[in-house]
Amino acid sequence: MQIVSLGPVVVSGPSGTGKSTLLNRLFAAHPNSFGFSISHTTRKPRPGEQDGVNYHFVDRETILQGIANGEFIESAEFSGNMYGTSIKAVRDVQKTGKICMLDIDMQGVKSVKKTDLNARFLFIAPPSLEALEQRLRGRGTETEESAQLRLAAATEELAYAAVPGHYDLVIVNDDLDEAYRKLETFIFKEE
Ligand SMILES: Nc1ncnc2c1ncn2[C@@H]1O[C@H](COP(=O)(O)OP(=O)(O)OP(=O)(O)O)[C@@H](O)[C@H]1O
Repeated sequence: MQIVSLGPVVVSGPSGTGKSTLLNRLFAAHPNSFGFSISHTTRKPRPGEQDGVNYHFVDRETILQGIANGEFIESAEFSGNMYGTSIKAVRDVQKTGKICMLDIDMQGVKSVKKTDLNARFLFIAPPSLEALEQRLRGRGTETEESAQLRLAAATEELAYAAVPGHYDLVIVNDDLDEAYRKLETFIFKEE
């Protein structure tokens, strides 16, 4: 199988739709084809972590300046630390000849669209909002409040994905094997 394009592949879809399930299977089946961008973080390195390997360890000022300069695809704050993915980090993966997979939300999708990264956009949709709710609850990771927040965000994400041109392909993750085959075909073509 041959890679369709060396541009990054943006994978998006509501929380609980099955992105991690599908991507983990893809990485296991093709261990040498994918590379991961190195994120920036303001958190301190843990023992054994190396700057430029696990993360780019930077101060808050550096990330904020980078965001202001439009150098970041996405950024977020978790437990008092900032995290972000820079456009350069994605390009660095591309230089290695591997595909950078970006599992990002709708805001991230919109900011990648403003770059010249030549990305391809894939949306993983649930068969229905009811099925999504079942999966989210079935995973056992959500409180009632976080499940409600994720479902509300899902409605917005599905509306954005329904607009022609926003995504190159929408895969409905109903039967997992079938969804996986479509994902594989989106990334690789038969030689
Ligand atoms: N095709 C499928 N049919 C039924 N259940 C599925 C299917 N795909 C995934 N699941 C289950 O749905 C749950 C959510 O999947 P997963 O954690 O991969 O979602 P996600 O999109 O990565 O979510 P998040 O964005 O929150 O990380 C998991 O329990 C997973 O086993």
